[in-house]
Amino acid sequence: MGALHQGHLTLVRQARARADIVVVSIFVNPRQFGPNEDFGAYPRQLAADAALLEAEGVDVLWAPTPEAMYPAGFATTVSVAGLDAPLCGANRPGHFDGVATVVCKLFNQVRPDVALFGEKDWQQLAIIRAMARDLDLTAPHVDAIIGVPTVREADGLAMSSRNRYLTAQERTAALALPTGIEAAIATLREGGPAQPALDTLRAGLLAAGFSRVDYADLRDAETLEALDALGSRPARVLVAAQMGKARLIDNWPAN
Ligand SMILES: Nc1ncnc2c1ncn2[C@@H]1O[C@H](COP(=O)(O)OP(=O)(O)OP(=O)(O)O)[C@@H](O)[C@H]1O
Ligand SMILES: CC(C)(CO)[C@@H](O)C(=O)[O-]
Ligand code: BAL
Repeated sequence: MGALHQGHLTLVRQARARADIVVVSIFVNPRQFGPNEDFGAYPRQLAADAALLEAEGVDVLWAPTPEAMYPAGFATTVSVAGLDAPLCGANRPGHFDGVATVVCKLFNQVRPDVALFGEKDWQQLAIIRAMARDLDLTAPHVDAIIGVPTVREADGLAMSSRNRYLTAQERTAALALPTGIEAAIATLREGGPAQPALDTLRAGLLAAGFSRVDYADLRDAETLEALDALGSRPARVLVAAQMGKARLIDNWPAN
């Protein structure tokens, strides 16, 4: 969605290493924002982004207008049932329908052999993988949807275009998000039920100045089912919480 940072540029560099031709899309997609969300305020800096992408050797910048993407009469929605229900799906109704619909369109417009997405948006990545498989958007038996590990600031906060909404004080306080997740995982690894560790995480975020914690969950990394404790299957701690004007998300492998 633009307002590029090193997280985005890491995706670009990994694409550059894998592909002969790299296409980057920049589109602030109205259909994935709720009525009271930040569609209007979302940072837009297309000329500066284009210069950064040119310096990275990107071949094509695809930056359609909303009217080109959704002409009058546009009537189709792509919905990935199940994976879209918990976590951000529960707090942002319709969000993942908006994401799946636009990513389906982007895939059909660009026809990529591989596509890279950040692990910061873990649920989004799971939904895009499922959609690509279900709708035959990528070649069968090819791992075409590539997840890129979250790129962080030096102190550990996940890079995000929304970090620029934070005041200096909020930016410092936001560090409770990665440190709280890390501490919760250390506790989870001692064994025992997950809920006390997640309750401590939630309380720590509120104490640090987050005004709302949408979720702080331990979930199966693939199915996103809620877990009562760490088991043998890969699991992640996932959090979404509001700091000032920024709804921040983060997640971390728990085992
Ligand atoms: N810190 C990061 N590390 C790795 N990938 C990232 C990071 N931040 C974003 N991405 C990925 O970049 C792609 C574009 O994301 P998007 O434009 O929504 O950026 P964003 O910084 O996550 O924005 P916002 O936080 O405002 O939603 C997505 O695949 C997203 O997962
Ligand atoms: C996947 C995506 C491009 C859909 O608009 C967006 O949600 C993003 O940038 O993460
Ligand atoms: N990076 C996810 C897109 C969104 O929050 O709308």
